[in-house]
Amino acid sequence: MTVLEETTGEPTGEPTDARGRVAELHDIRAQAVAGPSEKATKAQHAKGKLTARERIELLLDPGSFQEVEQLRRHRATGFGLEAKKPYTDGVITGWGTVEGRTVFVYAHDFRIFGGALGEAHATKIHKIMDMAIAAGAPLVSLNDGAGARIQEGVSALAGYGGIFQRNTKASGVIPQISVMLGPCAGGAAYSPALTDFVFMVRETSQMFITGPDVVKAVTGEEITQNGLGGADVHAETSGVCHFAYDDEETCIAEVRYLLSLLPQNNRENPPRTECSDPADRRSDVLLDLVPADGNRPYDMTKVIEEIVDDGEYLEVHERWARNIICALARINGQVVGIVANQPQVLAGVLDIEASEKAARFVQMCDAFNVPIVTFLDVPGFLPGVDQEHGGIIRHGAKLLYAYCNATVPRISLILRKAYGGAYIVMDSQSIGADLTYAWPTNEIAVMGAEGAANVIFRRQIAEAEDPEAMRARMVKEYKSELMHPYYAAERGLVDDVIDPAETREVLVKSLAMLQTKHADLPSRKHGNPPQ
Ligand SMILES: CC(C)(COP(=O)(O)OP(=O)(O)OC[C@H]1O[C@@H](n2cnc3c(N)ncnc32)[C@H](O)[C@@H]1OP(=O)(O)O)[C@@H](O)C(=O)NCCC(=O)NCCSC(=O)CC(=O)O
Repeated sequence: MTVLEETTGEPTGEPTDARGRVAELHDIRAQAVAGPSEKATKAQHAKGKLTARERIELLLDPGSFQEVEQLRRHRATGFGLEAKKPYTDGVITGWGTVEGRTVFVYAHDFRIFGGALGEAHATKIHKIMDMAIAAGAPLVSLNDGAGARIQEGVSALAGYGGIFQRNTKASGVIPQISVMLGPCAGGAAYSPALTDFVFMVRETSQMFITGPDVVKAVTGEEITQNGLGGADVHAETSGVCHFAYDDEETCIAEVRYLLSLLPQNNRENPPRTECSDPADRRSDVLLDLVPADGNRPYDMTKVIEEIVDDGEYLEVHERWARNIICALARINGQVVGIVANQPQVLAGVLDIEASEKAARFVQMCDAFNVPIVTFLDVPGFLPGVDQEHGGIIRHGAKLLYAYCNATVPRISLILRKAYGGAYIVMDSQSIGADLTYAWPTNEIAVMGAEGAANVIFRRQIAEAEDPEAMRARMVKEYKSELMHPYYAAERGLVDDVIDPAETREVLVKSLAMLQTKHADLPSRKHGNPPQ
């Protein structure tokens, strides 16, 4: 049922004195702010969703919102559109502050044409995106829209093109955050994919290129909206969404937290805060958290918690490719991006998804001047036909490219295993890490001792009277020759072997020294990274 007729009243132009005109303005504004009807608002709430204005209130500092083009209306005709011309045209745009810093926002109003995007609606979004780029401030979109406004045909589609073009222009210039708060189909799903971070809410938000009905018609598969493109699917399986929450309030609060860790634009550093956690705090517990035996798993998040300020960090893509951790945290008040292997999931191996996840994160950190701290405990790339046929070479190269291309301060720390190509890829000194440290438990090598002995001593082992005894001897020999913790330090391939308990202090000093780092890449239009 339609609820828009109630908002189509034209201004009368009757009042002649200034006070009368101001009163009329307030009437019109009240109408625009109220939206189509009480019934439509109730319907929105009944779905467990907030209205666009309620969302903006949660996102921005109280009283800071300044709306732009509140009185905009579409000029489309046909399909009864002449009689449905609500103010805002179904999207609320403007700016405000988050913790005192300017943030631009647009929010679809699902109560108007299901939040679907028409020409005027799109032009409002274009304007606010241009303003955000010009002002050098983050852009947050609060998405709750049904895609292209069907009645407006190709004009609506062209409106999307303008958004995508601006998303791409803004990429790496201002942080762009997409918050998915309703069904987002077709065109409404592409723009978020171009932005830096995608947030979703379980049960109420979905993203798909084509909905369940089209899927059924084309492939015969039957699936629900949430099964096809709900928050859990995109947080765990597709990797389309970076953060998933149970309710809108928590989701929007976390958007504010993320913004507090990001700079306004690529010319600024992330905001520094006062830190009460001592810079030289020793962490003797690290020795208990990380077993010296390289085959024993442990939870790397505990290591991160122990080292960063107050144990606080924000994990990005927490539930996708869990064998690698990407997180934003502070060390002595300075924001850092942490990339760490997770030995308790797939032994912390690098596979296709882990490579993609970490590559995008490293790229984001580099774009927004976030120093990168890498914790290594990696047995290598995951072998297997699926991985090879899936293009592990191409995907692994994305991570390699991202690190090699990063000019922000880069510090790597080898906790235990660092084998083969995976060691090189994960910000080794040879690909440009500014500082590389290792714990005395490090095992840097081309591969594990067992594998190495099987290759280079194959003949001796095969010809031995007791092959198993020979294999054990060769493994021992390889370990003592090539895998002792000081092998890399003796060759200057790590800058120091440190006491794990002193990790935080070493990182604090290193980050302070690298604060003024400046590095230029050769002049070029842009690189040609593997895709
Ligand atoms: C988004 C929905 C799942 C929401 O379902 P709900 O049951 O919650 O709500 P609903 O169906 O009653 O819709 C609420 C109101 O929005 C209107 N409405 C919904 N979708 C619309 C659209 N795309 N254009 C114009 N109006 C639209 C409905 O007519 C209704 O109006 P009223 O309140 O007046 O009755 C569904 O509406 C839907 O599937 N819409 C079509 C989505 C779609 O195909 N979009 C085009 C994508 S193509 C695209 O974007 C380009 C591409 O990639 O190809």
